[in-house]
Amino acid sequence: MIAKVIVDAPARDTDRPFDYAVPDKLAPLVRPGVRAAVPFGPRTLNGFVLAVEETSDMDPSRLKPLKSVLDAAPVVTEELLDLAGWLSRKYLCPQYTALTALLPSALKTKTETVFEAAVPPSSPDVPESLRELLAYVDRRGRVPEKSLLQAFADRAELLTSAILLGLLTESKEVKDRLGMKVQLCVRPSASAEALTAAADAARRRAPKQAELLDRLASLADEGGEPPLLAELARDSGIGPAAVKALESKGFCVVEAKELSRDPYADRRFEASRPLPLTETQAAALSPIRRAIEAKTYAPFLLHGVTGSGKTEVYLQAMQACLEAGREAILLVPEISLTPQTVNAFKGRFGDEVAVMHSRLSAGERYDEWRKIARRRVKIAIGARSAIFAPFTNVGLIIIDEEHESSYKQEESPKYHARDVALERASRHGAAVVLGSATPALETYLAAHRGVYTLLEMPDRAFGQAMPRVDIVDMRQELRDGNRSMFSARLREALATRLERGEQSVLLLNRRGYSTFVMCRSCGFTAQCPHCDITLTYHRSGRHSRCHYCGYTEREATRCPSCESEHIRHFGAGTQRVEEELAKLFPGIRTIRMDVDTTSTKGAHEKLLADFRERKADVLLGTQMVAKGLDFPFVTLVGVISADTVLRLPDFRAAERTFQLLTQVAGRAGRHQLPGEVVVQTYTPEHYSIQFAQHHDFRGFARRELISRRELGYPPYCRLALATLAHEDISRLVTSSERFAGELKKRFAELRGAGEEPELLGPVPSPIPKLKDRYRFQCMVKYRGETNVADALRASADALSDDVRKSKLSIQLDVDPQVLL
Ligand SMILES: Nc1ncnc2c1ncn2[C@@H]1O[C@H](COP(=O)(O)OP(=O)(O)OP(=O)(O)O)[C@@H](O)[C@H]1O
Ligand SMILES: [Zn+2]
Ligand SMILES: [Zn+2]
Repeated sequence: MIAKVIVDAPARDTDRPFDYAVPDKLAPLVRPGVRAAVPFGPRTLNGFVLAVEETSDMDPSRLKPLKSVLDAAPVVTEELLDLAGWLSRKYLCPQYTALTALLPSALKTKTETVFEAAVPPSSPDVPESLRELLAYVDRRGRVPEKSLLQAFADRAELLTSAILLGLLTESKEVKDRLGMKVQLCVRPSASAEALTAAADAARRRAPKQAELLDRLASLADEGGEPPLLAELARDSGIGPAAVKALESKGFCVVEAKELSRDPYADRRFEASRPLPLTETQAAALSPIRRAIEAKTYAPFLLHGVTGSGKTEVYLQAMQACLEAGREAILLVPEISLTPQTVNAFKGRFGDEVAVMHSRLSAGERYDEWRKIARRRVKIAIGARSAIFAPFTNVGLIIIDEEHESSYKQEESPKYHARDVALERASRHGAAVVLGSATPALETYLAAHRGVYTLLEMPDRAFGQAMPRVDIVDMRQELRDGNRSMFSARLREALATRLERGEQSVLLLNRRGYSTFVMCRSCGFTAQCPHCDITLTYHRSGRHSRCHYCGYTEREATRCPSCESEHIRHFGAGTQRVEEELAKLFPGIRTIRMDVDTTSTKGAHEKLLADFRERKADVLLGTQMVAKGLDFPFVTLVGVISADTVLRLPDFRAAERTFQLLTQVAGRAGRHQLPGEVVVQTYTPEHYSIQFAQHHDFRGFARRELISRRELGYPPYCRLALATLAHEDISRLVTSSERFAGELKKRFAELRGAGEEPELLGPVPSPIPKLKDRYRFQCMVKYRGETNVADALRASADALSDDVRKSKLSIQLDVDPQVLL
């Protein structure tokens, strides 16, 4: 028997399956989707078993034997194995990299899994065929996966079924790194008869102890989860010391136990029932429901204005999916994965839901992943990577706020979750719902061309008016002598809110608007010596920091260039806005939400909860405050400056500006109280701001699509970006020229097949230097299905000598979202 293995040597020339001979005793364990250790040159590497075959094209006597198998049950499903191949081809990354992207990080570290019997071997739940296995585990208490694999190597299918039936519980060895939570629990260690006898003997003299012994006896008899020591002591009213005394008499053992870390376990969810749908919601839901029932691939764009009630449509679509006996995945942008969002789904579907997001510890994420892999849940909710939830019968994939750029992963594999969703759905015959108030223009155009079915919800759920949007020209403010960052209009609106006891949200787009240090005499600005990026000034630590590489500099008292003392920080960070607010409105209660105040675990959730409970008048923050929030008392939204996104060197700048303004405006007046929005800008005439003022997505899309077509940008063509980097600029220039030459040669060959791709560059990247390396880029514009991927890959391969020998790096990005 031969195993085809993708090994952990993710380089171009090793990016293919290698054949290994499977020793007889490992044969039953080796299945597609398990990880294995294999000899590779002088080393032993981990790898994924892709396939198992009878014969090899290689000379069998020259095949090396596979060393060991690392998983008792496959960690990658057959469908996901295949999807990894697709990821690797589409996004030009090694297959090993694609495969590891499918797994939670806890599985990537080298910790060992330990098994315990979940039920006594004699339990009626245990099929005859599994009794021996269960007895084996039960006798030993905790069995490391490795020993179990050895003992049952020839009967691996038993192991797998025991795991899938939930007869064995898996846990990772207790390691701090995984943030494991351990508590002491009590397990009976004598027979039920012996314990009852002891209880009877103690009943007179020590009734509490007797009660405890009774409880242990019934545990020994019926099995069940061993109770926590603390709990037991509390219930029976005797101290932990007394429990320990019982232990010394051999009645029980007190042992450390890893808690199943359900991060939401200690939270209560308000149960929610399906709401009667509005007519519009019902009209949107019914084709989705039909597609789920028909088990056919069907992509939808749900274009509903802010506050139109998309969430309820998602909820009822999921309901339909569960009723059809199928599984559902919901993707939400990381920063919208708030308790409010989770509550909405947990409240409706309770234990059917697993939630995965980056604020969980690695161990918690692993637990949630395992619930999915073991079919304990039917719904997965999470940020981007939840698209890889290892379900096997997916009926519905929902992507909320589908326009969000965070759905694109910026490191390899540089996949876009939307494309992965469509690909997975087509394999499962599932419905895909792309939901947004401001769909990406790619998505919108596809819906207009009939590639996706367009579902529209043009009004708010109870017909509330969209908030009024005022645009304030900040140039005029300056002319009128107002040098503050608050216009008269915004100040007045804030004052009104304070009077009425209503709440406000203030958006400060940090990008490009943060504080920086500048010399007023000579114009010198502090730059990062490694990245050529303006340093951001941090008032609290009195230092400046580079946001790309972390380089830090003390606050200067003299200009390093002209020695003038007039060097000081400029611009506004959230801290400065907060200070100015406090000056304007003494006693104002502000919650500031930005990377600094949300870096600790749970901080983000706490701040939002405080604001919801009206412990503050103003929620001030970066993009984090723009999305998804639904607070009934927010009646004012202020945008400090709408221009910052507009000035990014990116063809999507107008689209991003429109999206951001529309989304943040959508936070106001969602309930009974009407809302109002004040947008401050230095370019009030720009169409993205004008259309946002009138909540006119269609108008914006029409205008923007015309210019995209004229300038030749997506969605009228596709882009691929190659970024080359090297510390030596002259070598970089030479390599970039060579790379471009290779590309042109291959594009010329494509000419016959269709339209020839267009090559822009090589030119310095918008960020020309990063972490001491210079950067050049080649941008490729092409249409349709032209096979640009192969040409890019082959051209990069042609330079592989430079990559190996001279530390040149070549990054390929298909359908890039960030052009820096
Ligand atoms: N059928 C319904 N009956 C009663 N209330 C509803 C109904 N549908 C939605 N709502 C309420 O309307 C409000 C807005 O709904 P929701 O948050 O789903 O909007 P949304 O479309 O997701 O908006 P956004 O794009 O801004 O996130 C919520 O408070 C929700 O509870
Ligand atoms: Zn100076
Ligand atoms: Zn830097």
